[in-house]
Amino acid sequence: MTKDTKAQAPQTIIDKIWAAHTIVTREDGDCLLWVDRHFVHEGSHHGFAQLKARGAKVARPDLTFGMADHYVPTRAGAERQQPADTRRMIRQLQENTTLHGVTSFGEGHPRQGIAHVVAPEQGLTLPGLLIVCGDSHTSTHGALGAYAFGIGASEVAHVLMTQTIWQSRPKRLRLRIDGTLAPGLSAKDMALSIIAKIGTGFAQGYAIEYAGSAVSALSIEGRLTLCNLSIESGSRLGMVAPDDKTFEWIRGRPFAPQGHAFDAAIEDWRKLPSDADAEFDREMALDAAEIAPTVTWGTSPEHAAAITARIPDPANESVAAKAEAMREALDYMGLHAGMALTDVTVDRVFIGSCTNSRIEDLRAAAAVLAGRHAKVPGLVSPGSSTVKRQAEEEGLDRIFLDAGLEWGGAGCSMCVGMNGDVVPEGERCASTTNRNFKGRQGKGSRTHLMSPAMAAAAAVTGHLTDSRALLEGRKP
Ligand SMILES: CC(C)[C@H](C(=O)O)[C@@H](O)C(=O)O
Ligand code: SF4
Repeated sequence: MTKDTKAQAPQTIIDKIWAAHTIVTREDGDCLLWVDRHFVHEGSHHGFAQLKARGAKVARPDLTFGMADHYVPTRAGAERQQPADTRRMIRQLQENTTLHGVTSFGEGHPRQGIAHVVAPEQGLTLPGLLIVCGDSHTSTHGALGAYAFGIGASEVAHVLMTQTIWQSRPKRLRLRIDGTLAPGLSAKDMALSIIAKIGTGFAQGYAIEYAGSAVSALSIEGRLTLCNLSIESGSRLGMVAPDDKTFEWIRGRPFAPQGHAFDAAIEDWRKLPSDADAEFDREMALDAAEIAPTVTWGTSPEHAAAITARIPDPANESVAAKAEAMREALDYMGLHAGMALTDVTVDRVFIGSCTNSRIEDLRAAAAVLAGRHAKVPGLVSPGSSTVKRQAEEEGLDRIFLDAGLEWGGAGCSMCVGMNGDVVPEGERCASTTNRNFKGRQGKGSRTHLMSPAMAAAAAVTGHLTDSRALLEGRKP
């Protein structure tokens, strides 16, 4: 093949962004990539400590953004009760970003919130950008056609100092989901049912492009949810090619290009989608019509099933290690095989996290809760202070409060409990988050992952419930 024809070879969106960011390729194939945006959170303090030890500066403070999310209190007055260590984490982020001249949305800032909610909402996440953050759910940003992945602590230091990162090239997986999602279902059901089907290790070593009519039909919020869960299928990143919906969603956001620059950007972004005959290393297709409202019953996101199903029997699992994991999960969760999922009672609900705390998620939960009272306590935590204000303008906070739920502040909150908001030991929580391993929401906590509508339905009935039953006769 001559050089010329090689240059014209069809490319996937993954190849295009990779090529555009490669500075140098090493003999072993690893590439040094340019980083367009680096988001730092409280946990990124290790990186700043390394800079301090070397007397180094942040190479590109203008491309680095601080977001306080994991440790910030999300309940009124809670900061006064937070242990000194937690307060220090929040303070350190503020001090480090101030010292290095990095824009930061710290505690109390009107744009504060979870990095993966704030950055897209502020127009910091844009198609074609290479984005990193010391957090595995950085995959979320792929929903806008960005190449975004989580990095480790030493990599955070490397990016802070050089604005570049060494990476080995991932294999490319295209996951097509065609057909129409049934009414009342969401991107969360899509993501959980994909993981239930393919497992948590399936996409390891791959970058995913989600394609197909069911993915195109998702709102941008839905695509963010879908890409957020990529990491739970083993992939470090998942993306959706940008389209007109993406461009309209980005238009006018504070950090997005404005006016003529925005029109010029759209012209560039239109070149990003995979070429028609581009080759992927692996292709997979799923039918959206087969997707049902999905909940997890165990301690892995792949321990998921349709709400209408019964808890599967480990005895029917042919892979011994999987059967053992199922037994252990059922034991930890205090459940048994054969039980109808709708018979599983819950002690509380949590609606929030970078998976499902955007305005559309809160609207979906409110649609179920409106005019109803929750049987169990629960916390609703908007993903950002901006989402919080918007929800309050729409009166969603009143719906949650009238239902007896708590209306909290923005942050990771009970998704991981680092700020002190934990699920008490032994309690079972219907949660809109993305991880359900043992103790994820606090020591001895039991997590069932589901969509916002499903979590709201569980709040109303006190047990896992098909949210569609509670939406019948209501305005969509
Ligand atoms: C604490 C943080 C680094 C972690 C992550 O990398 O994802 C957290 O956000 C999570 O969801 O488990
Ligand atoms: S909301 Fe949860 S999943 Fe998302 S970054 Fe925070 S801790 Fe991680």
